[in-house]
Amino acid sequence: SILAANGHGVNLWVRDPETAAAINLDRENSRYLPGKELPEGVNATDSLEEALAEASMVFVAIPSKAFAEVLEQARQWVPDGTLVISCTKGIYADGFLLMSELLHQYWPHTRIGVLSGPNLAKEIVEQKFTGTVVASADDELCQTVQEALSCDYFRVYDNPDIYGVELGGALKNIYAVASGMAAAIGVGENSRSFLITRALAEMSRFAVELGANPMTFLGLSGVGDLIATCTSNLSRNYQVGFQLGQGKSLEEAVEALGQTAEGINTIKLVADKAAELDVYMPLATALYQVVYHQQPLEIVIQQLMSGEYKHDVEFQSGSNG
Ligand SMILES: NC(=O)C1=CN([C@@H]2O[C@H](COP(=O)(O)OP(=O)(O)OC[C@H]3O[C@@H](n4cnc5c(N)ncnc54)[C@H](O)[C@@H]3O)[C@@H](O)[C@H]2O)C=CC1
Ligand SMILES: O=C(CO)COP(=O)(O)O
Repeated sequence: SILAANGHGVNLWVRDPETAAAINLDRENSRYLPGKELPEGVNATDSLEEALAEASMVFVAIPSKAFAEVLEQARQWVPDGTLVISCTKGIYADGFLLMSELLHQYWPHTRIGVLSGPNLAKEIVEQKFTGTVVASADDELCQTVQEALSCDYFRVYDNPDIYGVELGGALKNIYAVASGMAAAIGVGENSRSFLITRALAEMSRFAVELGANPMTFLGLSGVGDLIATCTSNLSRNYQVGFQLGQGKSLEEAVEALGQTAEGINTIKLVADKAAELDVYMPLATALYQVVYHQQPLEIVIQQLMSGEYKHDVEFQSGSNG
């Protein structure tokens, strides 16, 4: 919507031809954003060739599970040197890969960046003020995306730390699930800010172990998106957590949502990776026990509250771990 409103011709690829026709006719995507008008400049199509062949910039927002499969199908229609920006906030299980890494693997002939920040879709389409981050080592790509997407309600910042920005977007989903769960059992406001702050500590600790810059986590794609998704019931990850906290099974909670909640897979992938790398991630590990091994929430909370003493702030001189 923003690209079209900024005067760009936009092709939106959707799999189902009926949905494409309905979007073009009604200017609305009735399943995902009912009642929200899509600008005239958005042309929906079920043809990858039509969507991609003439594109100078491609924004990929396929759920992480299907990302690689769609890149493979689409490869032949993507011209050399196309700017490709991943908007997906997840991790690909096979090899623990981020989407930019899949892009390097499947579309090595393109220029790659990622977009991440506090960007709940429903608020963006309602034109509520927010900001985002475009991350890439390619300065020119960042500048092009800033120019293409900035408007009076959307500010676009840049960051060369692509891995940190992308990890921020993927990891915060874990804590949004935890925060939804905490809300369902009626914890207080102190508890919520305690959870969010310790979440930030452990997600940056994990990301640094994987080579990201801890400072990235102070930005919009780190703390910004963490706050948005841990405090809003517009977040699907938060919603799934809320349902789990109310006693629903994982299957029931995911089915009730009927949309993507990346955090559910990310919890497992990150808990396993943290164990493999020996990174201290008590919240992610505890959540994994609750969600995948039916550990009672009260017991897990008690264990978290009685863990060994730790420093408040890491990554400063004289304190570690
Ligand atoms: N919805 C939001 O507020 C935001 C979502 N994201 C990220 O964007 C990614 C996608 O999320 P949403 O669009 O919200 O998910 P969604 O579940 O609402 O929709 C995903 C879209 O991908 C399509 N899709 C699903 N499987 C597919 C496949 N195998 N091949 C092709 N298309 C397929 C669906 O039909 C749907 O159109 C996620 O990684 C999410 O974290 C990022 C920022 C905001
Ligand atoms: O990443 C998002 C907002 O920035 C969307 O969060 P959910 O996927 O939890 O809805």
